[in-house]
Amino acid sequence: KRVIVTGASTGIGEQIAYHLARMGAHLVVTARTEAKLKKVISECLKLGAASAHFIPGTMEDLVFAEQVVTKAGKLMGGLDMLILNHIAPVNLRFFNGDVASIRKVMDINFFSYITMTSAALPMLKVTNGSIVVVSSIAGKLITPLIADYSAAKFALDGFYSSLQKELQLMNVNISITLCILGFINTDSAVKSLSGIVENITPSPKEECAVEIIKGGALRQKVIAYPSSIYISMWNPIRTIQEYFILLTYNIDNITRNQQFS
Ligand SMILES: NC(=O)C1=CN([C@@H]2O[C@H](COP(=O)(O)OP(=O)(O)OC[C@H]3O[C@@H](n4cnc5c(N)ncnc54)[C@H](OP(=O)(O)O)[C@@H]3O)[C@@H](O)[C@H]2O)C=CC1
Ligand SMILES: C[C@H](CCC(=O)NCC(=O)O)[C@H]1CC[C@H]2[C@@H]3C(=O)C[C@@H]4C[C@H](O)CC[C@]4(C)[C@H]3CC[C@]12C
Repeated sequence: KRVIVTGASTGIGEQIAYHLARMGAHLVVTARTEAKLKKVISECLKLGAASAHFIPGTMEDLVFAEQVVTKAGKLMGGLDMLILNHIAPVNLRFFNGDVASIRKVMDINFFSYITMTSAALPMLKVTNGSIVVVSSIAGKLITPLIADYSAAKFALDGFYSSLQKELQLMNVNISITLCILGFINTDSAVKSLSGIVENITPSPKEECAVEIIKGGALRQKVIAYPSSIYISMWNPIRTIQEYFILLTYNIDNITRNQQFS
C-alpha cells in the first residue's frame, strides 16, 4: 500500500510509520523537523518499507499541505491511504482573547486536513482508498484549557462525518476512519499534562498506532483507543436523529443534480 503519514517525526505518527514499514508499505512522511524525519525514514527502510520518502514543511502553509499530496502521489505512483495525524504544539491555558492564535491552530489542525483530503480524493477514488483522521476524546467531550485544540477536533468530526455520508450517497468507495483517542504516552502529551491531569495512566503509543492502522485497513467508520473511552462516545439519540434527518433528504434529486467532485 502507498501511504502518507502526517506528523510522523515523533509520537503516534512515528509509530504508525514504523508499523506500516514492517508491513512493507510505500511511505511518504511529513512534519516540520527535517532531521527527525530523516531518522524516521532510515528506520522505516531498515524495518522493511518498500520505499520511504520525507517532505518537510509546516501545515500552517496550506499550499504546502496540498503539495505534499501531489508530490507524494508522484513519488509513489498513486495513493491508497492518507493518515492525517499532525497537530500544532498544545498550550494548556485559559482562553485569553487571542483570536489570531486560534486561527493558526485551526489552519494546522483543521484546514490543512481538509486541504490534503481535497487534493487526495481523485487518487483515492482510483484506488478505492482510505482516509484516516486522528482525533481525540477532546473532540467529543468538553475539556477545559484547550478551547483551540478542542474546536479543531470537533470541527474534524463534523466535517468528516458529513463527508462520510456524502461518499456513501454518491457510491464513492473511499473509506473514512475517525480515530477517537484518550491520553496516550507520547513525550509531548506526558510533558504538557504533567502537574495538570492526575490519576490517569496514559496508554502506549505503539499499540495506539496499531489500532489506528487496523481501523483504516478494515475501513471502520470510527475507532476508540483505549477501548474504555468508547462509552463516552456512545450517543444513540444522535444516531437515531441522524437517521431521521437523512430520511427528509430527497436523495434522488440531489444525486441527479450534483456531481461529487
Ligand atoms: N498523545 C495524546 O494523549 C493524544 C493524542 N491525540 C491525537 O493524536 C495525534 C498525534 O498526537 P501526538 O503523537 O501526541 O503528537 P506529538 O506532539 O507527539 O506529534 C505531533 C506531530 O505533528 C508535527 N507538527 C507539529 N506542528 C506542525 C506543523 N505546524 N506542521 C506540520 N507538522 C507539525 C510534529 O512534528 P514537528 O514538530 O517536527 O513539525 C509531530 O510530528 C494528534 O492528532 C492528537 O490530537 C489524541 C488524543 C490524545
Ligand atoms: C484528560 C483527558 C483524559 C480523560 C480520561 O479520563 N481518559 C481516559 C483514558 O484516556 O483512558 C485527556 C484525553 C485526551 C487528552 C488531550 C488530547 O487529545 C491530546 C493533547 C495532547 C497534548 O500533547 C497535550 C494536551 C492534549 C490536549 C490532551 C489533554 C488531556 C486529554 C483531554
